Amino acid sequence: MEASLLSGGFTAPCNFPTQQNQHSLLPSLSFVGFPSRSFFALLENAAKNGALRVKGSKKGIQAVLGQRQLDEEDEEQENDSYANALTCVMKFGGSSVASAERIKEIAQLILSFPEENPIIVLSAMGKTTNNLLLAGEKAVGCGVSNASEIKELSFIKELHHRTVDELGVDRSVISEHLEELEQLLKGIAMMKELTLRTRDYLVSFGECMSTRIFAAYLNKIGVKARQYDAFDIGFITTDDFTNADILEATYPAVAKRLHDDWIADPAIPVVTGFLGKGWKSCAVTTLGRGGSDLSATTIGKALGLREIQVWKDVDGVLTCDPSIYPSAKPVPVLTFDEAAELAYFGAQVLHPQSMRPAREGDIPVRVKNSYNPKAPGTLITKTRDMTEAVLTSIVLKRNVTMLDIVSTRMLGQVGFLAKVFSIFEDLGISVDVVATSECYLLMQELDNVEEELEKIARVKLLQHRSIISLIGNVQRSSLILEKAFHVLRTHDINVQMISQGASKVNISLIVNDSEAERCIEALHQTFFESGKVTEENGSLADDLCDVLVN
Ligand SMILES: Nc1ncnc2c1ncn2[C@@H]1O[C@H](COP(=O)(O)OP(=O)(O)O)[C@@H](O)[C@H]1O
Ligand SMILES: N[C@@H](CC(=O)OP(=O)(O)O)C(=O)O
Repeated sequence: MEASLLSGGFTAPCNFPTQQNQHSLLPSLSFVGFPSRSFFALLENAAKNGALRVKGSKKGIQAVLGQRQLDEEDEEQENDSYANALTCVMKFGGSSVASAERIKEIAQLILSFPEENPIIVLSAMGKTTNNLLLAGEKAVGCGVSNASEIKELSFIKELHHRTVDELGVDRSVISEHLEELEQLLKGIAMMKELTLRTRDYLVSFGECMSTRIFAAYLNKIGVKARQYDAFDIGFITTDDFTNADILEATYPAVAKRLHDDWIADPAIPVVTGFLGKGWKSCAVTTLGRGGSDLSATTIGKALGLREIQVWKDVDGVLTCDPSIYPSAKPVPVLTFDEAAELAYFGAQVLHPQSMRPAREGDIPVRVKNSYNPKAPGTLITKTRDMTEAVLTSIVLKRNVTMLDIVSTRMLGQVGFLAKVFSIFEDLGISVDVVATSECYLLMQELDNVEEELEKIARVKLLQHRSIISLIGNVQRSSLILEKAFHVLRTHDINVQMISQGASKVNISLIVNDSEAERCIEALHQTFFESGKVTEENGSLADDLCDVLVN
């Protein structure tokens, strides 16, 4: 069909397709000016039979196709992009990518969710981060000529070479990084110092290599993947090396980069966990040990994804650290607050800051076991059915020091606690738990604090104490405390301090280190093994406690 198109203010002849001739369509047509009614009809027909895509400003297109057709098209496009959008984050920790065999399993695991378009976040392989840190420390004192011989460097080289070989991936994907790593260790040996900034750069090699290997392997097996270094795609952090915090600017930057690349050329993004870029220094930063969980939740919030999956080597968040109490069981549901609190009080399973982006974006986090994908895992959301379980987990933090501060002279006087806390601040001491009336403080580092505090109060240092945190619905504190004290009294365990966190999900008890494990065992049996303690069945649990006692 021959037609005239008013384009750019002049009339140009062009071929409009008929249904039989759709593929001879000009790829796009633009128009300005005021074509005739019959010209509109012609365009409308071509668009209707699907042969013509009309591009232009909304107003311009409306002029041609009318509002109804435009709405239909918008809706179709929206549906299209929804169906093809990135859907979730899947974060795999060091144990999940510790060897070629594990990497193959993880690739299959990802492929077993064909309905997902995931963003993959990876930690360094196995114990690589620890080995990098040890290598850095040894380099400080070993002399330049010995730096290449550091045992941990050899472990790292051997592990990564073996892995790429077994996966059938070209060694070139990591060779530059391994060479640079060796140079860096020589540099540290030459300078005889390892600053926090250099330490972060050093450990970044772990995630940079694991993600390159994984992306190369996915591509090799025919799954299109693209590797990203977090510090290159907008993970902007504070300049607190070794413990940097994500800044707000990260969210739009990361979302734009991952989304735009996906739209332009869909490929599974494989992103380094744990790493960022300091906003002032522009140097590589790390988010604190276990920080890949935070990288994952940051991406989840940035892109407003449906779910954040954190794949571990356990069946989810457990009622207790399994290395302390092997009969710990998976917790089916947790709130963001409960998960944050248990991480803060020492449960290694999640990074303490990682719940923040998930909570802000209200994106559910699912903790799963990459060794046992069928296990339901733990779902962490904003709220849970609080009648289901009063307690969700018990956390132990060992070897803390308790400070017993007594000042009759100053007690009740305005500013006394402020003075105490300013001493802690000056000395860089972090306080875990506080109970006042008299004033007890627990902390990790001591040094000069006793000396400073003695200027304003009588101070007693009590070392080798443990914090046992009961995480759950602390609105029901009377029920929890009644059970806890009952069982502890019957086991002859003396609680030295008790504190309820402001978060309303945590009650902390302080006991001697030597009694902590016995205490955990007794509490675990009461709350998780003698029939579930719920709001409704408090009295049933009472009876069971008595059975335990007698
Ligand atoms: N309450 C808990 N629930 C589950 N795991 C816990 C808990 N407390 C401590 N852990 C430890 O956390 C480990 C999993 O976390 P992590 O080592 O960071 O996994 P990954 O490196 O795979 O991300 C478990 O192997 C377990 O030993
Ligand atoms: N590799 C870093 C970051 C991390 O998150 O590791 P993992 O997910 O294995 O705990 C570390 O060991 O701290």
